[in-house]
Amino acid sequence: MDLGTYGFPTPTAKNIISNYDAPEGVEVRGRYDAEFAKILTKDALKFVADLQREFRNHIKYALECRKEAKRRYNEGALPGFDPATRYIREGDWICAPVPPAVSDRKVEITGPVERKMIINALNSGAKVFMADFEDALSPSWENLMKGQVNLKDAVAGTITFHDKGRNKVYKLNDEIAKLFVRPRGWHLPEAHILIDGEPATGCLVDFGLYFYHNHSTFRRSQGGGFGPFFYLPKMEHSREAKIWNKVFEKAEKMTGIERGSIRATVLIETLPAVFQMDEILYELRDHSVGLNCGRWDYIFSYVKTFHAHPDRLLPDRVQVGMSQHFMKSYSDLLIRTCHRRGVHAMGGMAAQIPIRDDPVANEAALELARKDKLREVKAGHDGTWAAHPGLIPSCMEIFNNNMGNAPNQITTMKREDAAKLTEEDLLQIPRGVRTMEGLRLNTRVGIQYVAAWLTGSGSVPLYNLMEDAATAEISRVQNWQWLKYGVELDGDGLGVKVSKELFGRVVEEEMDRIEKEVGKDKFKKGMYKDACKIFTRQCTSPTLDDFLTLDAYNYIVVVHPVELSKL
Ligand SMILES: CC(=O)SCCNC(=O)CCNC(=O)[C@H](O)C(C)(C)COP(=O)(O)OP(=O)(O)OC[C@H]1O[C@@H](n2cnc3c(N)ncnc32)[C@H](O)[C@@H]1OP(=O)(O)O
Ligand SMILES: O=CC(=O)O
Ligand SMILES: [Mg+2]
Repeated sequence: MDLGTYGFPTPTAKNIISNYDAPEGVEVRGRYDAEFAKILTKDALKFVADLQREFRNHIKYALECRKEAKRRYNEGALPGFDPATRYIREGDWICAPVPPAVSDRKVEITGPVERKMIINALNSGAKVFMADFEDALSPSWENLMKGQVNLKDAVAGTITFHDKGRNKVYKLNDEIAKLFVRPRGWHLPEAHILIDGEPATGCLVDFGLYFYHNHSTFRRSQGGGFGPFFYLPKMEHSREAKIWNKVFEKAEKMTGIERGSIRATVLIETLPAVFQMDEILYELRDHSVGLNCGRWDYIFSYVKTFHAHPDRLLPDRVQVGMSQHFMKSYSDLLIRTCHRRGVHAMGGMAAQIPIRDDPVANEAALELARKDKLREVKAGHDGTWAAHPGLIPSCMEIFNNNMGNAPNQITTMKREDAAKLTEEDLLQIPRGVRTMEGLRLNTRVGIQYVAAWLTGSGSVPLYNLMEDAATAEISRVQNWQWLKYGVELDGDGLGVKVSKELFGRVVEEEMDRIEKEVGKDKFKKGMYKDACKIFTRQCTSPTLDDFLTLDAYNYIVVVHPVELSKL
């Protein structure tokens, strides 16, 4: 395969004709589809290109700064509060008032931008649906473009879906959840759209196309004059929030809508960002509706940030819950910070999902989710996330029972006690043990997740839990770190050291187990062997890859040249 400067397949210019009517300097290399063409109009592409051209250098700089921070952490530095922005943390400012349409966000359902799931999620009884181009979506051209088509139909209120197998027609209820959209993180390119010869920035494509087509209908039908609403993932520093704020301002200006219409909740899901919460809200203060505890990426980021610190190894993934001191401190400080600035402090995702064929296990799983939600509402969170419609009634009941009739707790749960939390609290090493079963489970889950991702599913049920890009990342980086430092698995009394040989055996045995569990036929037809190759390489590489999905993305880029001879 001929790989170009950015590592993506490069068809030569002379044998490609794009059927899309693209503006000057824009080349669309994804499959042509008449439905996609209604999204990829010349004006919409120009809108995206304008954003890309104005912000590409800012984005490149922000990503360079991430590398520089990584270099410092690798040399032993710890993330912490920035003395230069103390005036922001200590200042007495607040964010713009919360739009009435999203004042009550007690339960938010999340899910990929898949047609049936969008309808189910909007009808689920949740207050908000976060439609995901990120952790829950494998960003293939087909998924991304169908996702844009689906969202446009959803905002217009015309979305339907016919499940032919079950002869069931899905359509929207009269009352639906408010829609938030989560674009990809800054690091992911969109290889199917070149702007001035470079892959577009994935999140500007997701944001730009959705915003361009839906802002007007959305503000009228859903937002009560505000919106569209967004979730912003994986930021590491307030300079990245500043770019989003400028993107929003430019988008508002280009479309002639009022400044401050667009609103976004930022996920605090990287370790460096916990020290920047005030600064992030400050940058976005005219466009903010709060922060969210993105707990799974946060755990991933803890390992990644400290990957060169062998004194900060994590115990088994299943033991790193919200009761660990560093996780509790992060949630408490997030609540205090948000409420001080007048915006929502959203809780996170419990990974439990309903277990259909085992009532006892189902009840135990739901009880774990209920406990997690009770902790959140009592701590002062204004709402929470659910991965599945089956969890919404119990989550809603817990938040309603503990918040009375109030839509949120912004003014009633100040959590001033959390002001005393220190850098040490936020970085405290989690307690627990490392086991052979932990290594095996990481491997089994990681490989199966990558196999699903390569075949188009970005969120899957595995061993009765929701797995997505963030949870799979924990499995990957944890294996990498245990291998790198040859840690002793101390939790099961074996005292075995993790080595390449041991890991090789574990991989082989877990592949056998996966084959048995999914069946020979599915195993053969699926992409388990490719997934195993990708996952194993990432766990054993001398230097830690920044993201699992950056490497795996090369496998799902499908460029569609239309050869002149075939026309
Ligand atoms: C770390 C983070 O970033 S968390 C946020 C990102 N992750 C996510 O959003 C995960 C969202 N959840 C999901 O994708 C799914 O619930 C899964 C993959 C975990 C489980 O999916 P399934 O195995 O298909 O669930 P199940 O078979 O029980 O589904 C039953 C019904 O609920 C629907 N459903 C399940 N989850 C969702 C959801 N999140 N949104 C809308 N509908 C849903 C299914 O479409 C199905 O509908 P149907 O009966 O009309 O056919
Ligand atoms: O995006 C959410 C997370 O937990 O990661
Ligand atoms: Mg995340």
